[in-house]
Amino acid sequence: MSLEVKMQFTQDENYVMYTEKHIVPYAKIASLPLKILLISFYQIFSLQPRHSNNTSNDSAHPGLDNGAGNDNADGDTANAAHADGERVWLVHRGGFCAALRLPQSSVQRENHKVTIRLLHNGIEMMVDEDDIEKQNSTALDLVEDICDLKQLNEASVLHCLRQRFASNLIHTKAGPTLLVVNPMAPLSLYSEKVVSMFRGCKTEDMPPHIYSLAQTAYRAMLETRRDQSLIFMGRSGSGKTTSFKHALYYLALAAGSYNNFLNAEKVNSINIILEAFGNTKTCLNANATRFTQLLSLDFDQSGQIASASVQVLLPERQRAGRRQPNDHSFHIMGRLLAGAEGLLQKELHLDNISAADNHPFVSLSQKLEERHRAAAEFMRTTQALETLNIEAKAVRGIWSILAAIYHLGLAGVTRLNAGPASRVQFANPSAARRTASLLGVSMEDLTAAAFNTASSGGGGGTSPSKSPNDSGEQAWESLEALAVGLYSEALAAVVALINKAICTSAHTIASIMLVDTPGFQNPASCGLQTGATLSDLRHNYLQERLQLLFHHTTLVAPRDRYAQELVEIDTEGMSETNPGPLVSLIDKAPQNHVVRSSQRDLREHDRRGLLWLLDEESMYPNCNDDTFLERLFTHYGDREHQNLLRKCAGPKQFVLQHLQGTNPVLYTVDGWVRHSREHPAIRNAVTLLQDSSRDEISRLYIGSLTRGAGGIVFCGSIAGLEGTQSLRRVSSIRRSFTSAGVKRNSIMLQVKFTVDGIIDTLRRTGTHFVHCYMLKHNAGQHSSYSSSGSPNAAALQSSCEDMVNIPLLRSQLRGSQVLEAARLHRLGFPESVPLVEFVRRFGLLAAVDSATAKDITVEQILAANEVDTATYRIGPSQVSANILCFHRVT
Ligand SMILES: Nc1ncnc2c1ncn2[C@@H]1O[C@H](COP(=O)(O)OP(=O)(O)OP(=O)(O)O)[C@@H](O)[C@H]1O
Repeated sequence: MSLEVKMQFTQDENYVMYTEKHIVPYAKIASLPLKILLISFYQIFSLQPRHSNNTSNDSAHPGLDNGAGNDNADGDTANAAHADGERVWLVHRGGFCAALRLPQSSVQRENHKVTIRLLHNGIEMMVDEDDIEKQNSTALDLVEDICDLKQLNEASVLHCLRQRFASNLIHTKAGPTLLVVNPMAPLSLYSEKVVSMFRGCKTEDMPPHIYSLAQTAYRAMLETRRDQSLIFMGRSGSGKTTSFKHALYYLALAAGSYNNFLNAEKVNSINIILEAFGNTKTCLNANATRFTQLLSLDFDQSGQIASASVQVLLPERQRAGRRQPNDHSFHIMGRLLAGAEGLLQKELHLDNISAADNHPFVSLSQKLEERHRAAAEFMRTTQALETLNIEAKAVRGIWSILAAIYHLGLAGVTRLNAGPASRVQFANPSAARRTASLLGVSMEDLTAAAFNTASSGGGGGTSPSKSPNDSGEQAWESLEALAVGLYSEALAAVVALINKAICTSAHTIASIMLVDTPGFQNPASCGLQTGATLSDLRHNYLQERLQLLFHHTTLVAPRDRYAQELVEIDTEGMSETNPGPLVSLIDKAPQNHVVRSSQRDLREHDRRGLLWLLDEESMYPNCNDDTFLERLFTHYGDREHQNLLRKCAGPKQFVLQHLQGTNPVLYTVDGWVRHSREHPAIRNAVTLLQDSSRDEISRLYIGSLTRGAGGIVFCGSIAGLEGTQSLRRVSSIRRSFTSAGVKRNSIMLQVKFTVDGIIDTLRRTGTHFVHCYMLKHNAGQHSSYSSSGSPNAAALQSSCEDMVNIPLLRSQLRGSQVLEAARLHRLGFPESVPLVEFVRRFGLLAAVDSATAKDITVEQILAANEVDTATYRIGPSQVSANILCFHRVT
């Protein structure tokens, strides 16, 4: 039997072509014959069989260049060399261009100058040595793994990504990390047929693809029985959700599920429903995700999916409230208004909706074509709910709540009388009556919940607020909070219904978690000068924490392991950035209880992060956005932090230098302190729904469907805490919701603790990172393209600048720290096996018989198989193997 599986990506319409002999399904691995054991040994340690042409090298890192520059021309470099000089990239602000490095005089050498000739126009110029980077041979233009680039420098990686994109190869490996560029066009890279090609394959046999990463995670989960996670990172519109969906589709199809309870159709339905309720249109993405999703697939002994669950965390609930003129509500609101027809339309009182787009909470498209599309999407959502066998009655309950939000917005607020006798009430009583009837509550209860938060308790009605201080604005805030609360509860119910449909009590051994988050937000990148909001800050904070996790996993942890295992690696010249300081500026917990500090006596341990400052400001009377900003600069306005936080000329504005300074974001502090407090009317929504006289609504909220045991779930902050199997395993998320911040109703601390919970959960898993990049600022707006032909072929003809915004791609590459991680990966010994495990697995290869196998040492096994000593290190507890083991010479 041969294990040889060759996959080639071609540029034809099929993209994938296999020349395979045999694929060994994983299930058979347990009973593999010795030959296969040998092959896996050779693959781990890159051993060439005894008489191969392996050229051993005493150096631990033969032939590798970390990109810092090496003047020795060897075979490959010679390939890249030109008769007149060496091929280099001239790196400049707008990108990079090809040039020839001409012979250097001694004076130039002393001054660190070089003369180059630009290839496109023949101009010769003298530039700083630092402005050029070595080129690779053109044979490496489409290399699948950037670790295989001989010159691993920034310009070469950018060139490689661009060349691959032009050939419709949007996936590239960076060691174990996957890079995906948003192709801004539908490619036929994903299908059942392609899934079948990846199923059962080993990592080293697969080309870069989101399916291959999912397959790697699946295989690792089966081999180690350790939970795995797929983490999607990148800017808003870079393609995270799209890749997330493809990975999920792959796992559902490739692994299969017990009794086919979670097939591709159901997975698709889950995505449709969650996108409808949690996505919206923004200037960066026509289908932007506005919640963090943790989808867990739980596998049984046989490797099939036996249960699944979804947790929805940190939804951008404010989007269900009042909106700015160009803001959009969650998709489902507009879709329901456009798509409800017949009896449902009548029942929800949606038969007479106004065409004007001036609703305070819901955005309505003025274009007929868009309304038709919204109606079609509504149909798709109802079909998806049917596919998951969600009860029609429960669905009617959800639609009623959403319609009630619409009518609540129409009901509006008005102020009666002036002076001490003034009071607020619904401006449009008939709309308010429709709201009450849809929610199954009395007008008195609705009014109390909307305007007099203290007395809403389900029971008797109270009159509208008569507080003399009650301004119209405060009444609107209260009404808005009720709408936000209702929407959060509807979302929680939907997630609970999905979980009910996919969660089983079957025994499972390990899980794969897929994490999708709202991408990094920078409104300036789509030309908006208004500044980023508090919601944007929350999303950006989560991206920073994920980046810190990546930094720790790929750069810190390997070095710690090398130190522990006494493995020496030469990291000289490898610069490294660290997301830690900015994360700390945002979330550093206070170490004592000094609340106010002057600049002079403020010491490091007195500093607390931005989220804590906001939390404190929201608790004290007379605090507002100005006092918050003042404190922020008291804590971080010094020279030490000026590379992280900058003041702005505009009022109430500041800039955070996100992602190691590669993505500065201008924030406008408008209503931040107010929004850091939980408005009591948000909680009134729960009470109203629980007390509803309409069975289809009240049964969604009574009992265990959406409330966790003990009812401690913070309203709408997390959905899916029904106690699924995977959640029981990942107790950190549950803990984060019983923490002090949640009990204090502090929205900012809740953000911090929720993100802590997510990171803690992921840290315990085997992590697989996907960095998604966008090649143009408007990449997320490309939702429909002609799928005929080869969409990116144009890239080959048009100028690079037109197709790929190199400075944009470069800042994403730098911000993601992928280059640093790739350099360390190929320089070090990334694969490791505990000594005992090694002997257990490979002892037979050196032992004369099975009796001696258990006494054999690691050294004996390696020596008996003539392993090049440069490719491994034996530490006190592990054998570490060099990346050269996997290096494929191109
Ligand atoms: N692999 C892909 N193939 C085809 N189109 C893609 C791909 N990735 C992204 N796109 C296009 O880009 C759009 C935006 O992608 P997506 O919604 O996945 O971005 P995102 O990173 O999840 O953004 P956000 O963080 O705002 O949710 C998609 O609607 C789709 O049109």
